[in-house]
Amino acid sequence: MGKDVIIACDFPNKKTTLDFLDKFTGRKPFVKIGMELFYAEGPDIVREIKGRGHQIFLDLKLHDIPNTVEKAMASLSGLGVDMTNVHAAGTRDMMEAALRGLTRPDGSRPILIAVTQLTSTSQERMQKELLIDAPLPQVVTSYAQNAKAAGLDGVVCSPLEAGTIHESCGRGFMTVTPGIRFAGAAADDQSRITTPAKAKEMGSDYIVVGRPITKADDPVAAYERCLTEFLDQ
Ligand SMILES: O=C(O)c1cc(=O)[nH]c(=O)n1[C@@H]1O[C@H](COP(=O)(O)O)[C@@H](O)[C@H]1O
Repeated sequence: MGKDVIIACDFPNKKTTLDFLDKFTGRKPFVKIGMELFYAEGPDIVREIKGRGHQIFLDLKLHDIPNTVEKAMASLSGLGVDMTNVHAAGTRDMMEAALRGLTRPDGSRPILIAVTQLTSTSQERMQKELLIDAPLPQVVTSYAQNAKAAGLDGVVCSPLEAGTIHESCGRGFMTVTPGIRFAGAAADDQSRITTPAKAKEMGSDYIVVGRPITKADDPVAAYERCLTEFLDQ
């Protein structure tokens, strides 16, 4: 797995998604399938997009008791996705259970990463609403260390935290970073954001980009701008 741009296909149904992907003639971007699309279309949408040759990050952010997460991951393990996730706040026993559930009988499994603090969460809200007093980068790093101890491959975090996480968990521990906006663009509901160029500087392994591409007048050009800024391509 190398560095790449992952497009968040946050669409309501299969038709809109496939029409969108058809715009990328001859290219097969790495795509993320999240709750909106998966809940609407079920596992078939994963098979369909995989069959078209895309790598897939299935983003369902599991967070439940260990037994439930283990069984849910076992159900997902046969889908052929390349990457999937849980919430680190489920604690280490839940993450270990997720890993067990995801591992196929032959020992293979998709990449498993843990969401630290959502990129829509600010320091202020975390403190006031979640009653977590430590500085946000420290919380995120501590969750990352916990995910690493559980045997996971990396975390979802803001690019702003990627450097600190690599320092503490090692360069090989993956940082998958949403919260990406082009310079000067609206943050929408995101809080901890930066540009693809800055994400590169800060050491992100993968950037996850939704609306800046999906809502662009020219999504292919917006995707190419991400590749240029993040990968020098
Ligand atoms: O796990 C994720 O992918 C995720 C974690 C997180 O902390 N923040 C976050 O925005 N995401 C996802 O990344 C995508 C970001 O979308 P945009 O804000 O439209 O670029 C959405 O599909 C979110 O569900």
